[in-house]
Formats: sequence, structure tokens, C-alpha cells
Amino acid sequence: MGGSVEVIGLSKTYGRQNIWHDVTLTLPPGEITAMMGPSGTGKSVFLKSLIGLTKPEQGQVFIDGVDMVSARESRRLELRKKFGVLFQDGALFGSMSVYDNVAFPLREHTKFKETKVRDVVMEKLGMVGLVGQEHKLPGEISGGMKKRAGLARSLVMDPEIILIDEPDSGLDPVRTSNLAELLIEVNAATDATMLVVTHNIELARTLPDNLGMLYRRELVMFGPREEFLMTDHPVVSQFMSGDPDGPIGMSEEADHKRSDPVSYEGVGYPGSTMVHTGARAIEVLPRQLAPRSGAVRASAERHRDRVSAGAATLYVADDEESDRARAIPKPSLPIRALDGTGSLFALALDTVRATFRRPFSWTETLQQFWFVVSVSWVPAMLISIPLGAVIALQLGTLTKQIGAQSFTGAASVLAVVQQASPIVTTLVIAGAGGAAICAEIGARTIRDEIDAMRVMGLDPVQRLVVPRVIACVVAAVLLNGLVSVVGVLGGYFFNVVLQGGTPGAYLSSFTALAQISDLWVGEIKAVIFGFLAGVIACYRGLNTAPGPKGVGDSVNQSVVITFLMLFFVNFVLTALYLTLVPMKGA
Ligand SMILES: Nc1ncnc2c1ncn2[C@@H]1O[C@H](COP(=O)(O)OP(=O)(O)OP(=O)(O)O)[C@@H](O)[C@H]1O
Repeated sequence: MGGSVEVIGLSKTYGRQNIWHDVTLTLPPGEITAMMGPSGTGKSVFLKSLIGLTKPEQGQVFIDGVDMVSARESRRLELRKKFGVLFQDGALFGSMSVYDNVAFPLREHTKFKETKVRDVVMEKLGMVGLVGQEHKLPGEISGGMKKRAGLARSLVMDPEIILIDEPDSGLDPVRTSNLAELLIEVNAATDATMLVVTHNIELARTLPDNLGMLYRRELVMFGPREEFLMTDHPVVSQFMSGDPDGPIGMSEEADHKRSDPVSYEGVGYPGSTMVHTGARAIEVLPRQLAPRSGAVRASAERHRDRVSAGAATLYVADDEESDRARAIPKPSLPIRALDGTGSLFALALDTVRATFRRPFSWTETLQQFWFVVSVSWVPAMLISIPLGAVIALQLGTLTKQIGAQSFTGAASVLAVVQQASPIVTTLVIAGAGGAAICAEIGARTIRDEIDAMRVMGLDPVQRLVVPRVIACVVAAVLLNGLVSVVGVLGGYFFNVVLQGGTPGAYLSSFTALAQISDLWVGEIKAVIFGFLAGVIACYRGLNTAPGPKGVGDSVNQSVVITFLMLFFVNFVLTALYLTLVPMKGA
């Protein structure tokens, strides 16, 4: 029998927005449950909360007795192996073919030979009608095909619990019916516990054993379909009939703001086989889909037994309760800022720990390193020449004024190597490489790819963050060396050629005043700054808000935060260095 999912008193907010509160329900093991609700009522957020991808503020989600909400991330990664999840847009990995996407969990979590992997992948692709499309990239197939490929991937490990977010979105009516039949067949074959989030009334009325509905920030009704579909609850009846007249309006926000209780007066039509709401009429209790193959659904039989024994009862929210404002207090600005800083720090620590965990993604690291260097080295070079020149010119003029022209070389080399070079290098890495890293991870976040990785029991910190942070660090160290050399040469050129300094004085003052630790401090700064640029870019990318605007905001914040951090950390490091390391000749 499928895994058990028990939700107790779950509440979730995003900023000032209370998504839903105090949701309590149990998904009967092995049965199919549909969760409905108008757009924006938090169905997808609910689904993600079940699997620990979204952290609710209150409540528990017990998966086979273990609380997903309070469990450690390593435990959650283990528990997620019980799940197969189909996200709204399929959440396929954009750089992999359909075949590789479906094969991915098998290659990660089994020791199957490639021939066995091929058999399983082709069987699942056959189930969803995608044989012949396996070589295509996700960008080359339609939305409906992505969805079907995502379903094939979610089934490939024979999960005990299957969560499906809007199976019909992007599918035509015929394929939606095919998909519903496929889900019934999968349920009959695997006895997996299934939760289907949907707006599709036909699907909701014919597929599940149980139904629930979210509306106005709460679970208004939950229970067996036999009772749920017979109800005269105004919200449920209006939703099931698609009637424009009733408590559900055009905007979820406007519905939330209304404080009038939902009225139960004058809406009595239970007991009939047809419901009439306004201009529409629907059959109340249509026949439930059954496997065409003739397979027997053990869960349907268990469900019937539960209902006839009175063990499955309908939960209906108290209409008074539904209108009570139960906003979870929003933390104050300083607390939220501390929270953000804490999460960034936690990601930095996690990154260090995950660096030593196996397997290490060498290929990804090399690709990222090459990418960061390729977008950063030209701007870094172009900035370093005028920067070295400006420093040399400024210091040359200053030292001339105070009669210490022979120290121009030492002063400008130290300024370039210790200060300018690591800062310039990292500003360029953050502005070019870091921005691109943040945009790429942000786009993957909003396409649910990161969540899909987590669902497959993979740690995005280990797979994505570590390679990118190492790439930024190594690129910063190498580019810092290069920028230092170019900057010093630029300084030499401008001081000696344009300001009439002598080559001997430039070089000898440098050897007289500079020491090897000055060179090291530049490289150590490059390591720290490169690490900061990489971690901040990944952190913002992983915490991107939905939509293209979310990605744009994240990139902007990632660059600004990195710049601010760089100058602050540079000040601290320089102060420390000057305090701890005695100056040569002092
Ligand atoms: N990561 C996030 N950050 C901030 N707000 C979010 C986030 N994810 C979801 N929301 C908000 O939570 C609310 C519920 O979103 P959700 O996608 O769960 O709705 P839904 O019921 O699945 O809607 P639909 O049926 O249209 O997909 C929306 O207002 C959405 O803007």
C-alpha cells in the first residue's frame, strides 16, 4: 500500500500574504485525492509543503510517521525518495534530452546498467505517448509534451506517494482523459497514494476517491467523493458547476478581503442526481473512472469499505471560523534582515560542507570555471590597465609633491596588488559571472527545476552551488594574478614613460618596501571575495520570487549585495592585515 500523509494544523504565509491556515487532513494510503480551489488559493504551495519544498510557519506533515517540517534536510532528502512529483510545467532539466530527464533518477539512485535504464525509460515514455520524442530537448517540445515527460520521470522510480500539480494544464481534452486513465492504471498497478491538484471539474468528479477544496485561506471541505459531490456547500457547488454567480468572485484577493460569512441559506439541492446552480446543471455523482485494462484497484475497494463503515467522513469548515482574521504576525524588518543574513550564512556553511561530500561534480565545476573566466577576463583586463595607470599617475603626482618620487613604484604596486586588483577582479566576476549564475539558478528556481532536484533526493547545494562557488574562487585567484600583473605594468608604463620616473627607482622601491605577504594578501582576498560573489549569486538565485521580474530582482540584488559586502570585508581584512603584519622598513 502507498505511503501515508498526515497533515496537522498547517499554516503558510509569504510576507504579508496569508496563503492558508490550520489545514488538517489525511491522504488515505493508496487512494487518489484531488485538491481543488480557485486560482491563487495556494494549491501548489500546499503540494510543495507536503514534500518539504516550502516551509510552513506552523503545523506538521507526517510522511510515514516522520514530520517533514521539522526533519533535517538530509532526512528530508531521504524521505523524498518515496515521492514522485509532477510539477505544473513538468520541471524538466533544460539542458538534458527527454530521455536523459526520465533516466536521471535511475542513474542517480540505482545501479542499473544502461540497457536496463533504457528498458525502464522507454516503458514509461511509452505509457505517456512520447516514444520517438526522446532525443528532443525540453525547449523543442510542446507544453503538453513537457508535462507528459515530467509524468514519466515522476513514475520512473515507482514512488509510494505521487503528487501531481494540474495534470491537465497544456493538454487538450482528449489527452486529459487519456492522462486521467493513465493515473487510474498507475494507481491500480502500484497502489501509490496520489494527490492531484486541479481546476478541471471533470477530472475532479471522475478521477479521485476523495476531494478537498481550498478557499479564502482555508480548507473548506475534505472527504470522500461520494459525500463531497453531494454537498450543498455554496462554494463547492459553485466551483463544481463553474457558475459565475456565487461566493467565488473573479479575484482571489477580493474574496479574501470580504468579511461577510459564506451564506448557506436557500441553496438546498442535495439528494437529487442533478445540481442546478444559476443557469447551469450538472450530474452530481458521475461514475468514477476504472482501469480500462480490467485491473482491480485495491484502494477503491478499501475506500468503499471505509465509506460504508462510516470511517470516511466529510469535514466541512465552520463558516464562522472561515471569516475570522487569523493573520500570522509578520516579523519586524530587523528580524527579517537577520533571517536573510542567517540564511546566507547557512548557505555559505552548507557550501563548505558539501564541497567535501561525494560525488563531486567535476564536469560541472570545469564548465562553470570556463564560463566565469570567459565572461570576466576581457572586462577585467580592460579595467586593470586604466586603473593601474590612474593609481600610478595619482601616486606619482603625490610623491613628487612631498619629494618622495622614488617610492612611486612601491606605493602603486602595493595599491594595485593588495587593494585594486582583488576588488576589481571580484567586481567583474560578480557583475559578469555572478549575475549570469544568479539568473541561471533563478530561472531554474521559477521553472521548479531546483525543487525537482530536491524531490529526486539530490542536494542543489552539492550539485549546483559548490561547482559555481569553486569556479568563482578559482577564477578570482587566477584573474587576480593576471590583473595584478597588467595593473603593475600599466603603472610602470605611465610612471616611467609619462611622468619621467626611472625604471630603476620604480623597481627598487618596490623590492625595498614590498614583501611576499603583500602578494599573498591579494590572493587571500581574491579567494574570500570570489567565495562571497559565488555564494551570494547562488543564494539570490535559489531564493528568486516567481516570474521573470523575480529573476531580474534577484540578479540586481545579488550584484548590489556582493558589491557592498566586498567593500566592507575588504576594509576589515585590510585593517586586520595592517594590525597583524608589521610593515617592511617600518
Ligand atoms: N515563492 C513564493 N513567494 C511569494 N509568494 C508566492 C510564492 N509561491 C506562491 N506564492 C503566492 O502564493 C499564492 C498561491 O499560489 P499557488 O501557486 O499555490 O496558487 P494555486 O492555487 O496553485 O493557483 P493556480 O491554480 O493559479 O496555479 C499566490 O498568490 C502566489 O503569488
